[in-house]
Order: sequence, then C-alpha cells, then structure tokens
Amino acid sequence: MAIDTLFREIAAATLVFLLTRLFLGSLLLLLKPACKLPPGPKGWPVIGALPLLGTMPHVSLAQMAKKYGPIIYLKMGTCDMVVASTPDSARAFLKTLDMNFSNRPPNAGSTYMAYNRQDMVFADYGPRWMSLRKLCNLHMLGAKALEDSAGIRAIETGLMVRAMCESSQRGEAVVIPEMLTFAMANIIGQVILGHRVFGEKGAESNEFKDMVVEHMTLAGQFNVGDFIPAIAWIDLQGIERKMKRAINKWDALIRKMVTEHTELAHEREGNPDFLDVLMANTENPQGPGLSMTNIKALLLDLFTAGTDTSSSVIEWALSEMLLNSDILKRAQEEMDRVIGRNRRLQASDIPKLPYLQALCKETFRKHPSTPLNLPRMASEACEVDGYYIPKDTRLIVNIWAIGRDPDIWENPLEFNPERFLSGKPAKMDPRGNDFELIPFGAGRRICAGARMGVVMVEYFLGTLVHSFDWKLPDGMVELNMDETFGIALQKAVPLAAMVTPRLHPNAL
Ligand code: HEM
Repeated sequence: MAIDTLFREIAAATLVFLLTRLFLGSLLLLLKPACKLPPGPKGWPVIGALPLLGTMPHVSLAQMAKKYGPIIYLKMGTCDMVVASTPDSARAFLKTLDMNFSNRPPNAGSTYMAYNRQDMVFADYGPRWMSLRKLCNLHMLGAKALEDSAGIRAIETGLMVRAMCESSQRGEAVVIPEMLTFAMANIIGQVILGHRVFGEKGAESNEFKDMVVEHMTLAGQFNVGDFIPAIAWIDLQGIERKMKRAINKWDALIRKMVTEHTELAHEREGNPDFLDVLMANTENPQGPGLSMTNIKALLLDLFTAGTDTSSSVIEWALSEMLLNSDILKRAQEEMDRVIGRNRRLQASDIPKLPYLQALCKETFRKHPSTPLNLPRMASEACEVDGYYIPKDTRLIVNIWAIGRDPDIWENPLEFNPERFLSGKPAKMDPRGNDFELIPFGAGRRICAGARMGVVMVEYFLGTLVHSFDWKLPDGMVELNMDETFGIALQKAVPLAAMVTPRLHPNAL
C-alpha cells in the first residue's frame, strides 16, 4: 500500500474515532443526569464568576442561591466551585460525602500563611493531620483538657472584669474586641506555653489583635491567582505580598515565644505544658515526626483561630443586646436568680442557664464567625442531588445564608434568643449535628476547637452580661452593625461601650 493511502486511512480512522467519542460523550451527557453541573450564573470569559462575588461574598452567594437553588456551580477562573446554602445540601457534602471532601484546596493562604500547609487547618487528611488533632484534643481542646484549664479561664476573666471596673471608674469606654483578644490570647498562652503572653493590655496586645484580624481578612479573600494559577505571579490584588509581610511578623513573634519557652524549661520540670509535649514529639522516632515548622504552624493556627472567632461572636452578641435592652435584662434576671449578685459566674452554673445558652446559639445563627466555612475540595468526581461534581471542585458552605434562611427560621433577621428555648431548636447542638446551625462546620474537618469555642463564648459572654450594665458611649446615637468580610466576620466598627458594675464589690 502506498504511504499516502496509508496516511489517509489512518486519518479517516482517527476522525471516525474522535467523532464517535464526541457523539457518545454528548449522548452520555444527555442520558446521564449525573453529568449535569448544578445551576449557576454565567460569569465572565476567563475570570468566570470571580467579579460576581464583590466585597461581601457571603451576601452575594446567598442572593445567588435564592435565584439558582441550594447547590450552585460557579466557574472561577480555571477552577470549579460549588456552594451549598441549605441544611440538606450542606449535609449531603459534609456528612454523606464527608470523606470525599475531607481535604482543603491549595491556595495562597495555605502556602504563605500556613507554612506551606504544614499546619493543621490546611494539612491533607492523613497521618500528620490526625496526630496534630489528637495531640490538640488530648492537651488543649478536648473535654478533659478544658476541664483542667477552667482555673486559667476563671483567673483571666477575673482580671478582665477588674480592668473593666477601672475603665468604668475613669468614665472610659471599653473597646470590646481588644479586651477579649487580650484575655483569650493570655488563656491560650498559658495552656500552650505555660505563661501569659501579654502582661498588660496596651500597644503590644493591640498589635497582636491587629495581626490576627489582618491574618483572618487576608486568608478569607478570593485571590485571583488561586483560581487562575497561570497569572498567580502577577499578584493582581497584592494579596500575596501582604501575606508574605504578615507571616514574617508572625514568624518573629512565634520564634520569640518558643525561645522564651526554652529558656524557662527549668521552671516547668515535671509539669510539662502543651509546647513541651509537641517538642517531645519531634524527638520521638515512634511519634508523628513533627518538625519545628509543623509546631510553629500549629501555634499560629491556635492563636489566630482561638482568639478572633470566639471574640467576634461575643462582640456581636453584646451589640445585639445594646440594640435590644429587653434581651440583656432577661439574661441578667436569669443569672441573678441562679447565681445571685454576690459572686461571679462559674462554669458549673452554665447548664442551669438556658436563656444564656439560647442567647449564644442565636448569635451563632445570626453572626456565625466563619460565614463561608473553610473551603474543602472534592478528591474524586461525585454526584450530589443528581448533579455532577467534578474532581478537584472547591466546596463552600454558606453557613451565614443557612442561619438567615426564611424557610428555616421565622423572621431570620430578628435577633431573638427565645426561638432556641422550645421545640426543635431547643435541642439543637451547634457542634455539627444539626445542619440548620453549623457555626463550626461539620464532618471530620469540623472545627478542632468547637468545644473550646462554645465554652469561651458561654463563659465570657455570661460573665460580661452578669457583671455589668451596658450602654453606648455618650454622644453615640446609633450603633454601626456593618460587617467586614474575612475568614472571620468582623464588625466593621469595633464595639466600644460604657459599663457599670452590677455585682457586690466583693464579687468583682
Ligand atoms: C466561636 C468559635 C469558633 C468558630 C465559630 C470556629 C469555626 C470554625 C470553622 C467553621 C471551621 C471549619 C470547619 C470545616 O471545615 O467544616 C474551623 C476549623 C478550625 N478551627 Fe475553629 N472556630 C472557633 C473556635 C476555635 C478555637 C477556640 C480553636 C482552637 C484554639 C479553633 C481551631 C480550629 C482549627 C485548628 C480548625 C481546622 C480543623 C481541621 O481542618 O481539621 N477554632 N473553625
């Protein structure tokens, strides 16, 4: 056979093969409903839906869900993304397909701000992640560890209450997020490092607070380079540059903490703290083989995730009560009845305070501190509700939208703790079992500090409500309730308030 005839036959056979594949592919797509992507907005050429998210992505995505349904698909640059915005759709991803969505997607935040995924938040689901979670549970975040650190929380809230009484005597307003971050960082410092990290509230602790807010805000941004990797090097929004600068500051602070900790080792002989346990694991050949980078990355996770989240929930709760004094009064009446005014709240009082618990749940519902959960990624292609979800699709769960869905919550924009006092909501557990209320996410990657988060919010909020009467600073007529988007949802204007002590002076 002549060479050109052979080529012609090969070309014809290839064409027939390709056309058949194309035809069968399209036929499959038509016949198999699982090949249909979820509905969603069209988006722009190349960048896709990125510009549709705006500065408040949780709000834009909630509006899209109203139009397109509980599961929406967005082409984001070259990446696929799905958003679940109802309890059922969140359950389908985080419970039914939990294993398939147990990893987080790579992004600039995990590269630059988590030591290249050497931490727990961004670690791949696997042995190192399991070891870190187990160690944290055992020594810091589990029920027994939290019981052991109750004394530290009691001392730190005592110091906070006294400092607030002094502000009250001086006629000064208290800046709530600064004060809470100071106390919470000192609690975490004592558990991890065996000592407080800040002596006095002031420039150093306020800078720490600013670093935490910057960290959470940067890590929450939708960075164009994460979705169009080919142009990541341009760093269009300047996010990577800011991240590199921020991590340098964090690294210096954490190295200082670790050095001071090593210098004080003799004081802790026979009484190891959490960092001692972690360090021992670097030397243990049978252990998880932690590196110094893993430890620094974990400390960064714990100091950031452990302060800003609980602090912002409490700040929103107090803001709502400043707008609605009846709720504050009702919470105080319950506490006066159960505790009286001759002592401060103790952890053991909390099970006897249903209204306080309802108040915390209502704040978790209306102001979840992590509005879009933390992103997950599909390890394999799968099917959800008849829709095809390609491998590597990013998953966002709009926790904020679920908390404000009028199909689930009556008058969702009204702040009303009462809704959690009876019926089904009264039994709801915010720790990943009831998908109507999932402030800590759900499934195997649920917040590692969920238990500590609930304890901190109930105990600090309870103490603040019981110990003080609250009002806006003189001359302030309206309280700004705007949000600023980030991994954690901040109040755009930090809450400052005047407080008046209401307990017997010996109790403060
Ligand atoms: C009110 C307080 C808190 C809220 C609302 C909150 C919320 C969340 C959410 C929504 C996630 C993502 C879960 C998922 O992917 O399904 C998360 C993850 C995480 N949180 Fe929290 N959090 C809080 C407090 C804390 C505290 C106190 C700590 C530790 C001191 C902490 C440490 C972590 C860690 C390490 C992860 C990553 C878990 C993993 O990937 O395995 N959080 N948090």
